[in-house]
Amino acid sequence: MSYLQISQLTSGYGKQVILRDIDLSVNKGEMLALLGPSGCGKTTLLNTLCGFIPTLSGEVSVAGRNITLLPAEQRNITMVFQSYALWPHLTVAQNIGFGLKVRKVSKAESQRRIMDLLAMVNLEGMADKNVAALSGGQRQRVALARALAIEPDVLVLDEPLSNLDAKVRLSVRHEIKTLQEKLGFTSLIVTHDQEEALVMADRIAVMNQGTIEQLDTPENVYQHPATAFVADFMGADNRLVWLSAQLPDCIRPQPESWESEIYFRSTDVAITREHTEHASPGLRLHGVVEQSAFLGHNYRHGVRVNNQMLFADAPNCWAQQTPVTLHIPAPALHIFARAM
Ligand SMILES: Nc1ncnc2c1ncn2[C@@H]1O[C@H](COP(=O)(O)OP(=O)(O)OP(=O)(O)O)[C@@H](O)[C@H]1O
Repeated sequence: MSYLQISQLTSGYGKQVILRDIDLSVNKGEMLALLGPSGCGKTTLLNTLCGFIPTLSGEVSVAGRNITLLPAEQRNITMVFQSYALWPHLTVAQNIGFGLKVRKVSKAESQRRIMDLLAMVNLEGMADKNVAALSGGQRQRVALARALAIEPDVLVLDEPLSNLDAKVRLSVRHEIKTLQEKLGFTSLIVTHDQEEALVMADRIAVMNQGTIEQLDTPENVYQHPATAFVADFMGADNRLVWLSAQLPDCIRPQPESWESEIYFRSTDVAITREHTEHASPGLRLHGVVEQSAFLGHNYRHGVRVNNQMLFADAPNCWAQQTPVTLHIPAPALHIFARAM
């Protein structure tokens, strides 16, 4: 059995059901990311896990202890919030030690833990600073140290990086991941950001409308999306709907359906001169370049194929109105039988 086990969980607000029959297991020391569009229920899942909103049905257990009906303060699950939620009138050390004081941990032990954590989150020498005088990145480090101080069974991070600017975000995300690997804490992190989830998580749960569409490693979620929704959400920015019978044998889905939805990324498309042959199996499409935009590391082209605009990246800029052949290798095609 996994360390954190969520079974058949249903929850919501009043009579409004948001999460339906969620099954999720997290191993000890694992970081699992909940990824999904706004409103899919990520925060609701964290709030249910923490005991902030009641479970309507199902079970939650940590290390074999059934915590489904326990109040928040008896669960030993701590949340790090997007907005830091620090005590503005307290110093860095007082904020980090707050939970220890509540739990009546001795002064000496508290002091030792606070000093250790300050070093771990790179805030040495800042113990006596007022948190109001800190930058956003430093405040989030204090919030992380405060959460870890009480040695929670599960650490829950709700969009911890989204208030930080792009550069600080990269360094804090790296620090959280390094700390997680070093200390081996079990955690769930909520994010909108696909790249953040891929970089930080050991596994990713992609959520859609209160359910989990796929729970898998970052590589599998990215390279082998289980559903059209996951393919689309993970950045497969081209979509075609074809009669399955028109697909080359090598990529026709099994069992065969009447129509197929085909997803692929613009970064996986090769643009070549018109009617170029390609040895590798895949999909070959003929079209005309209509747009191009410089992205910095390459150019993104809009290519009209049978009245549909597809996107294709290339290191060089193809002139508008150039007839081209697009080749998408078979492994880059994500093909799903289309529901009728
Ligand atoms: N306190 C509440 N009372 C009633 N409904 C709520 C409440 N909080 C959230 N909801 C609804 O629950 C659904 C899921 O919201 P939730 O905040 O869990 O989504 P999310 O995936 O975390 O979204 P975001 O990424 O925007 O934070 C939404 O339809 C939302 O309107």
